[in-house]
Amino acid sequence: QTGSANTNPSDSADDEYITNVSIGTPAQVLPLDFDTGSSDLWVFSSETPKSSASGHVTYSPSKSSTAKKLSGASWSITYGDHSSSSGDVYTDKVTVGGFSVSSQAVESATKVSTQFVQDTVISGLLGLGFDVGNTVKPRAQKTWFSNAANSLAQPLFTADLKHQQTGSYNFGFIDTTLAKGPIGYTPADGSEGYWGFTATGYSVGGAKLNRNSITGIADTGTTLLLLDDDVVNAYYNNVESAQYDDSQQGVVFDCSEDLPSFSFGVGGTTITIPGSLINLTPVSDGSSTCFGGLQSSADIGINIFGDVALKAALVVFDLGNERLGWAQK
Ligand SMILES: Cc1c(C=O)c(-c2nnc3c4c(C[n+]5cc6c(C)n(C)c(C)c6c(Cl)n5)n(C)c(C)c4cnn23)c(C)n1C
Repeated sequence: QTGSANTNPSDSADDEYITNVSIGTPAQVLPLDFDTGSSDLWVFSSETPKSSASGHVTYSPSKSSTAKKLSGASWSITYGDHSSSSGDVYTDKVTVGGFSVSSQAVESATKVSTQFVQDTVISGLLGLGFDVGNTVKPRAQKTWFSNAANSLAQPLFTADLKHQQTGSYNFGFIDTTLAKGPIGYTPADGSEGYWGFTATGYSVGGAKLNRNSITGIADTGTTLLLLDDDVVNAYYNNVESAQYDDSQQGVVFDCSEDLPSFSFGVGGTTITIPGSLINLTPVSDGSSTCFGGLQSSADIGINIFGDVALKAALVVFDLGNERLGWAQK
């Protein structure tokens, strides 16, 4: 068995990607942000304060004949941008891309932070990280993919995110026609809940890869490519007008600049992010100053290959073999 779901950028900056998920009986369809950097499936619901839920599609367990309260269970999560949410837990049927898990933990939000209140295009997140990262207490719950894995043709999924176009999350199979180059595989470290891996080197503007390895995570829930300062500086030293903008909290440059590409080695292959994907978006509507898609990870303590990097590749999240595959698109 397999599943295949389309995913769409939420706005002109590809800030996040929206995938529709069916929950309950009859199906309640909610737009969720699939996040390989976390392991909770949580939703805006009938239990979310009305003022916070305004403008959001919500899940009502009372309207689902297959919903069951997970008695005594609660959850609470904080993300890298300091957004947060918390609540209680139901189990219900959850279908993604035509594949159903009959008893999935659906975490219902009784509290959501401002960022989520304002982000009305999504009704929650579907975590695709490792189960060890799930926040439900007293007993951690499995992710949708973890519950699905044993019934899928293969215990893996792929992410094919695109710039301003419809992409896909495929479950249980690899559609190699989505890639231009071979798939390079490298071990994945799931001990922290993330999909951790090591890139063997990097280069700017098509130069030969160096041998400076970069250890980080493949995170569909993070917009940017966040790397060490020495890498960020090596890149922006090639961009005439690049400068750090305090108010924007990042490197900005003239939107007219022809940005160099950024490449990294992984699993014996090379992934090249075209400069156009690193010219993310004007700092404000109509501005001729643009914000960089590559920014520093210095304050975070972990390197994050977010959507800016993932958009250049077909990425295979292979749970069965605890490995990550990357192929140039
Ligand atoms: C350590 C870390 C991150 C780790 O993940 C991270 C980050 N980066 N994108 C996102 C997130 C997103 C994606 N996301 C990013 C957005 C940006 C940059 N902007 C301007 C808007 C309007 C966004 C929306 Cl609606 N959505 N979402 C939905 C959530 C819950 C995120 C949590 N953190 N996050 C940041 C900024 N930092 C410092």
